[in-house]
Amino acid sequence: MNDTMIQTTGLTRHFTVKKDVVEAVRGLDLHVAEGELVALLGPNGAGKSTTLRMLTTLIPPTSGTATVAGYDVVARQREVRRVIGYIGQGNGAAHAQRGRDELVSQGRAYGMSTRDAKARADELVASLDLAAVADRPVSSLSGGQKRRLDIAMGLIHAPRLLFLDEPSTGLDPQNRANLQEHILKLRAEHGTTIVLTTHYLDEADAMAERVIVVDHGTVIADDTPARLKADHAGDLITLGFGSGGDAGRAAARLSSLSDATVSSGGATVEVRVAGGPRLVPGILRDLDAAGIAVESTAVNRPTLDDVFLNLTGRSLREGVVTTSTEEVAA
Ligand SMILES: Nc1ncnc2c1ncn2[C@@H]1O[C@H](COP(=O)(O)OP(=O)(O)OP(=O)(O)O)[C@@H](O)[C@H]1O
Repeated sequence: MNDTMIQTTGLTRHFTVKKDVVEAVRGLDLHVAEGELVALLGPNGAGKSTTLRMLTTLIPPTSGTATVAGYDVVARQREVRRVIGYIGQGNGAAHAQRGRDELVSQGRAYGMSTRDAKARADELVASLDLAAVADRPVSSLSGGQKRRLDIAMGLIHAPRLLFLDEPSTGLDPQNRANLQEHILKLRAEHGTTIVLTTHYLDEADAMAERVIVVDHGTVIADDTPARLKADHAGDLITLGFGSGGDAGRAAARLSSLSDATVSSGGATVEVRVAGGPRLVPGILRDLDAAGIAVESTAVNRPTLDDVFLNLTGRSLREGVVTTSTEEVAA
């Protein structure tokens, strides 16, 4: 199964706020194949939700084109909507209706017969572990349960493509892990193509086969998490010495390592290089032979945040709040 599910070319969306133009998405070129699980990762304000809103036909692009399952998102909105499920950022709804009834109503709204909607609701209640709570009013469910119900709602009409906008924002770590497990299980059972947005680095790393890093409305990297880390970050070897002099001498020797970035400060030397754990014994032998005593060693594997830092000079963690505040003020 390698058909194209999403294709965008030069996808662009501007918003005019008073007289200022906000370029939320700038010339985005994306390709997602049927069956893929892709994460759009980027700081607040990067343009992730705006991209999803265009792909789900909620807002039209300013320019550029996008197709979903071969249908143009502007000219063939109805066909696009039939193919997709969209679960927006936490709706916080407090319904008096029971979860199971909500699901059936949603299925009916998609044109399913009551019988089919009920059968599908039962199936989703079972696979999303909602059996114990499906007959309670939605308003009484916990955050994690509500989020799983949201996902069931988005899946009721068995879409081929599911968009999840920040699926686990607002959930505690345990509920996040649980939700991730359910999403992966659904994916395995139904082969649904999934595009999710997140600014949780570990979520993108753990779930996605492909991570598309978006910043200021454009794609800055697009690959598997493993390759992104290998290509853009490398491991971080930190060596501690007894004095700044030793650290300086060690840094000078280590600068001959190929494809490595060496920096030193105080009595510490940091080496950013691929395959760190395999290089450490050789480095220690070399420094020992040169009469430089190493007092401590640590090797840290890279994270997607290191990738982002390397690509933009900013940390995704720090950027999460700052970027959005600056842009809203602009
Ligand atoms: N309706 C709108 N009117 C004006 N500006 C908007 C509108 N929607 C989004 N923007 C702006 O467009 C930019 C991209 O926003 P968007 O919501 O797509 O980012 P995001 O990556 O999804 O962020 P988050 O992680 O916070 O959801 C931001 O600067 C935002 O302020």
